[in-house]
Amino acid sequence: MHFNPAYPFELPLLPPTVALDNPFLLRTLVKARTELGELKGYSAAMPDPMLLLSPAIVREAVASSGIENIHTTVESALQQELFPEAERRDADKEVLRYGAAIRWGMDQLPSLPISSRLIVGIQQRLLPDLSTGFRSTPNRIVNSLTGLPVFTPPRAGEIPRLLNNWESFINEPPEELDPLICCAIGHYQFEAIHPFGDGNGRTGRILMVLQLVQADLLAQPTLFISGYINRNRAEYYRLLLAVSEHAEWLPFLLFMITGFQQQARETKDTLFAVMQQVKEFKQQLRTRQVRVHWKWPNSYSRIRWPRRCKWGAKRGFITKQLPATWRNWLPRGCWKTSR
Ligand SMILES: Nc1ncnc2c1ncn2[C@@H]1O[C@H](COP(=O)(O)OP(=O)(O)OP(=O)(O)O)[C@@H](O)[C@H]1O
Repeated sequence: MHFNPAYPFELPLLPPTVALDNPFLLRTLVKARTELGELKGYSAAMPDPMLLLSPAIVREAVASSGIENIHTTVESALQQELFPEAERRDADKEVLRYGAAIRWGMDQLPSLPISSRLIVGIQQRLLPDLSTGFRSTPNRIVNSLTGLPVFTPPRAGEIPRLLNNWESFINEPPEELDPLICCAIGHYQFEAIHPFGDGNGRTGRILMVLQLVQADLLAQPTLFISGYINRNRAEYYRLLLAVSEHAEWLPFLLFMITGFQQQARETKDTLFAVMQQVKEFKQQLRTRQVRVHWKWPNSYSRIRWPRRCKWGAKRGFITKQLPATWRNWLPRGCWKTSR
C-alpha cells in the first residue's frame, strides 16, 4: 500500500501485526505495569480517593489544551472554576471543559463501555459550540509552517466501519496483547481515523486514560499523559506518521509505554507531595488566623474542613488559621487576611 499524505488513508483494520517479543519492549512494559500498579495501590490507600482528583485533572487539562495552543496555568484554571462559565476566560473555559469531559466519561464507564456514544459525548463536552458528531467531510493534518498536507485521514464514509472495528478491539482485545499495548494501538487508530472535524487529539487523550481505568490499571483518571505528549510533541507526531507510512509500530509502542511509565511515576510523586501539603495545611488551619474563601476547598482539593471549623462573621468566608507562606501557594483571590 502506497502512502500519499494528500489522499485519504486506507487505514488497515485492527489488530495489526506487531512483533511483541522485542526484549526492550517487554522490559519497558514490565516497568510501566509496575509503576501503574503502584499508582493504583497508592490511590486506593488514600482516605478519600476523590480528594486529589480535581487538581490532577485540571493539571492534565491544562497540558492537553496546551497542545492545542490554548494557554493558561493550573492556578488560573482553578481560580476560574469559581466563576460561572459565561464569565470565564476562553482559555480557562476550554481547560475546564476538558476536566468536565474526562469526569463525564469516568461517570459513564460503569454503564457504558468505550463506544461511539461515549466518544461523541466526550467531544460534545469538549467543544459544545462546534460539535456536530462524526465528520461528514474530508479532514487533513497539515504542516503548520509549510501548509503542506502531512496526513489525510480516511474518507468520512469509512468512519462507522473503522470505529466499529476499533470498538471491538478495545472491548474484546486479543488475549496475547497486554492492555497497555492495546491502549497505545487503540490511540494510534483513533487518531488515524480522525472521526471529528476538531478535538480528535483531546478526545483521544481522554479515551486513553479511560481505557486504562476500564482495563483496571488505574482506579481514577489521574494519569497525566498529556504532559508527556506535550513535552515530546514533535516525536509523537513523527511516530504516528511512521505507523501510517511504514507500519512501524515498535517505536510508537515504545514511546507510548515509556510515557505511561514516566507519567505514572510522576503522578504518584505529585499525589504524594499534594497529600503532604494537605496534611500540613490542615494542621496550619487549626493553629493560625486567616479567612479563606469558602469555595476554595471545593475547587482546589476537596478538603474536608475539620468539624470544629467556625464560619466567619461575613457570609462566604471561613475564619481559620493559615500561615503567611500559604498565601503564596493559594491562588490569588482565594484568601483574605483577617482583620
Ligand atoms: N500523522 C498523524 N496521523 C494520525 N494522527 C495524527 C497525526 N499527526 C497528528 N495526529 C493527531 O491529530 C491530533 C490533532 O487533531 P485535532 O486538531 O482534531 O485535535 P485537537 O484536540 O483539536 O488538537 P490537539 O491534539 O493539538 O490538542 C494530534 O493531537 C494527534 O493525536
